Amino acid sequence: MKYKGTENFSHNQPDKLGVLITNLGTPDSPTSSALRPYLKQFLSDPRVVEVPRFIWWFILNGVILNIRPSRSAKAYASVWTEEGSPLLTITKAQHSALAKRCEAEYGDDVIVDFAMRYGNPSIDEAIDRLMAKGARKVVVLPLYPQYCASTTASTFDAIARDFTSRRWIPELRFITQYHDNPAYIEALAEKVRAHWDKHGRADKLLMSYHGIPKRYLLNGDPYHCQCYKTSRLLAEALSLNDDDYMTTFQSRFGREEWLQPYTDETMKALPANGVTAVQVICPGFSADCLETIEEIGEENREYFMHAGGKRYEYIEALNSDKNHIDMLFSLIKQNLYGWSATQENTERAERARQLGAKQ
Ligand SMILES: C=CC1=C(C)c2cc3[nH]c(cc4nc(cc5[nH]c(cc1n2)c(C)c5CCC(=O)O)C(CCC(=O)O)=C4C)c(C)c3C=C
Ligand SMILES: [Fe+2]
Ligand SMILES: [Fe+2]
Repeated sequence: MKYKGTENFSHNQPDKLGVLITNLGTPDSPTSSALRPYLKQFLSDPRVVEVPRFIWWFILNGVILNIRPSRSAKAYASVWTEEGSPLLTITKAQHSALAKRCEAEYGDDVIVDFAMRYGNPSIDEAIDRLMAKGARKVVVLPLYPQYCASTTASTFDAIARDFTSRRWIPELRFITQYHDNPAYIEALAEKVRAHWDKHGRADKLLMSYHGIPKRYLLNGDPYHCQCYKTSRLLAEALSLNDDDYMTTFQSRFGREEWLQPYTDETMKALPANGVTAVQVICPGFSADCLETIEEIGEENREYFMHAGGKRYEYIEALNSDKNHIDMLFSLIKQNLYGWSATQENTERAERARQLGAKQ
């Protein structure tokens, strides 16, 4: 069968609305053997690595997949918890909180599911589940506040690819970014204020975002601008002066130039410039993960302290904080606007009644 249908489809099945939240993905376990397929899927995505395919195939299969899995496995092992990968655990908590909020607002008209772009649970499986439950209209919310082709557009590719093999595709609303959403900025500001209430202020607030190759910015990706706008709005919400904060980019991969300033080099340079107390927040990460817990929480702390820093504090991601869930729920609500499963089911029942009356 070329196109997937809905198994055991019942023509009386009531229409539902679907919400699919997604994040990047994570390996199934912190081992080399689990890292290999995860990294292979991730790094084979042309949205992530924009290098001619035949050249990249040799680099990826000949070099990277022989070195990186064991190195990354060690890093993952240092953040792994009893429940598993932090990114997956937090995404599950976000999903269950949002499902509760939707149930309270919409009853069983709205089904909320979640998926990962790479690894498990996959986007295809999540769409299968939504279709099987009768979702005819779907809002997709990738949990990336700033648009980037490597993350946001790649998620769209995966959804679109899934649809190419589906018989009955649903109506789709795809949220591409929320980097300047006032409730998102306020949730971040609240997080910083709560941290200040507990620990006091530092010399500087560093806002560190995942980097991308500079070439992507030069080719028109709006990610860099959106990161800077988030930083500016957060600084305004906190009444910070220009000297009180800084935007940096982390998680460099490969040899080409990435967005600057680099987080690690900044950490190594700040103490010599008289900044010995820093607080770091990562506004682009909606959930704590390897890149925040290990890279910011541990690796960069070491660089800073080694260079003469005295105080280093990482401010956690918004995760499943109430402010974050409220903000995401209102974004979902806005995007469900005008779609009503109940209204459509009522209209359909009415049409069926009229047809029955005519016969
Ligand atoms: C190779 C290029 C990469 C680009 C471009 C890239 C962009 C990008 N990534 C995130 C968010 C996350 N990345 C994470 C891990 C991660 N990222 C890369 C590479 C690129 N990312 C790799 C190889 C890895 C795996 C870990 C490693 O081996 O270093 C994660 C964490 C996942 C987890 O399981 O915890 C996140 C989240 C964004 C937002 C982004 C572009 C804006
Ligand atoms: Fe990444
Ligand atoms: Fe990293």
